[in-house]
Amino acid sequence: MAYDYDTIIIGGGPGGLAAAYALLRKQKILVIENNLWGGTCPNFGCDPKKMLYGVVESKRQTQRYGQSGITGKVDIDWPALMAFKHGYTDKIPSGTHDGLTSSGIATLFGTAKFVDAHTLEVNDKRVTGESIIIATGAKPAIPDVPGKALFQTSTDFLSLPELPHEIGFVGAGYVAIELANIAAEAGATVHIFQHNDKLLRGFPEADTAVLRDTLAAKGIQFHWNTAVTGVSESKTGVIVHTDNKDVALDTIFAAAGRPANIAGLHLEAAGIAASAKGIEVNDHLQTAASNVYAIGDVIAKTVPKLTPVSGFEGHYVADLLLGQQHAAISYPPIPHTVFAGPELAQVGVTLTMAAAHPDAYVVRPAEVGSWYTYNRLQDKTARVTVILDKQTNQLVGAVVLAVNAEELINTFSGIITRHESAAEAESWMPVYPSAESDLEYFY
Ligand SMILES: Cc1cc2nc3c(=O)[nH]c(=O)nc-3n(C[C@H](O)[C@H](O)[C@H](O)COP(=O)(O)OP(=O)(O)OC[C@H]3O[C@@H](n4cnc5c(N)ncnc54)[C@H](O)[C@@H]3O)c2cc1C
Ligand SMILES: NC(=O)c1ccc[n+]([C@@H]2O[C@H](COP(=O)([O-])OP(=O)(O)OC[C@H]3O[C@@H](n4cnc5c(N)ncnc54)[C@H](O)[C@@H]3O)[C@@H](O)[C@H]2O)c1
Repeated sequence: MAYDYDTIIIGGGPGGLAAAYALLRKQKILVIENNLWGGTCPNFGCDPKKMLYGVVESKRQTQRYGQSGITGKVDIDWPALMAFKHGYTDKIPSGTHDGLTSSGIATLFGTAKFVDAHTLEVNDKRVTGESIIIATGAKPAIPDVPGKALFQTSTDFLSLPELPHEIGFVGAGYVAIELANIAAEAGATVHIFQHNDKLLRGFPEADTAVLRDTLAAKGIQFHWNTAVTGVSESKTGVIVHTDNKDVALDTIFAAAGRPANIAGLHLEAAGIAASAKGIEVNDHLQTAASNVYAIGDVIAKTVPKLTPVSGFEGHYVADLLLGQQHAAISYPPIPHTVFAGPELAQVGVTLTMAAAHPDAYVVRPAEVGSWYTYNRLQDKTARVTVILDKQTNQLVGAVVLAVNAEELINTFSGIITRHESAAEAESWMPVYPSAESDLEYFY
């Protein structure tokens, strides 16, 4: 049977676009998007977040240099900060769309839903594809409590025209911590409501404890072991009701996770299985319908849901469809960083894994605030922990809590990915002074 397209991709975010461009030269492709071309990361995720973060971190750095040559007070002008952000984000959807069409990739704006495993309906029109890739991402979870319509989300935060005086976040994960830090540095009073006492689950407690103190010193008020039971309107904003108190705020943001974006896809029409965690796929990212694949934040997976992971999966499925790949997906070590002021980054074997296998790993924590690299930045709480293979002395994992941690974790990630011995890892000449020029001291 002849199909309209070789491959149809649902979702024009980092995952879908990586697959589309990788398939482009050999296939007839259609990408369907129902919101902003480019998806979450460049429109209301990583990129705008890091633009705001860069500016507030510059303010923070001037404070670190308060006794070291900088005088005067630096303030954040929120509307100007937003204008800076819009200068980047406003061009993303049209630029992304132009890139697709000028490359010869067909596009359709609308919500796709399955009619069968080869047929989608978009705007009452049917299109068919030999293969279909679902790359519809995730969306913020809204706690199911009375008044839930009053919750705003990270998307709203990243476009706030004015910064409210007093705000709250439900959750203490990536989104809550990153946005709370930006808001606090920009002058808001910030509350975090967390149903247990875990800050950034999955990161080592030795580091999150330091971060907790740093964020509290910025004025962030943590309400631990506090479940939000409802939200109601007040004259000036909202009242957040919890199981132990009521707190009056200007506004409250839901940052309690990002479930897969599958509502409305009519997956059942194609026999595709999904759970609350996302679309179920096998080790070739193939769904229960053999011609339909799923990639990125929409799939149920244990690896982190991050932009580079979505892109990696997009390339992998494209290679499968082009017959250039047959093996099960195998991920390289995945570094991840919370831009929390300072950054907390991690890659490879975790401290939990190392603690469970003391025969296999050596853990070397270092308080590096007094080292030249961090002393120069007055980053007094900087910490670097490396995990080495006991037999080979190879680096297998690392945790960095420091200004610019994302750069050092990238270097560690490269060493781990290339399975470099200590000698190989030190066999190049980094710029001095730089964070990489400390490498030899971590072995
Ligand atoms: C505030 C925030 C900060 C983040 N910061 C980082 C970071 O610093 N680093 C990092 O690596 N990751 C970060 N992430 C995560 C990152 O944004 C995602 O992992 C990444 O965007 C996932 O890519 P994706 O292509 O799988 O999905 P998305 O980028 O979500 O793209 C999916 C697209 O599908 C579209 N779509 C959905 N349903 C349909 C449908 N039925 N029909 C048509 N189109 C549909 C959506 O509109 C969307 O454009 C952040 C996320 C948030 C929210
Ligand atoms: N820097 C980055 O790489 C970055 C930044 C932002 C987001 N992300 C991605 O987006 C994902 C989602 O981020 P997130 O912060 O929304 O999720 P998360 O899973 O990191 O954190 C969710 C938080 O909400 C809490 N929570 C869960 N259910 C709750 C409930 N019913 N009521 C109250 N609290 C509840 C959890 O305990 C946790 O603290 C991340 O896991 C990550 O993959 C990455």
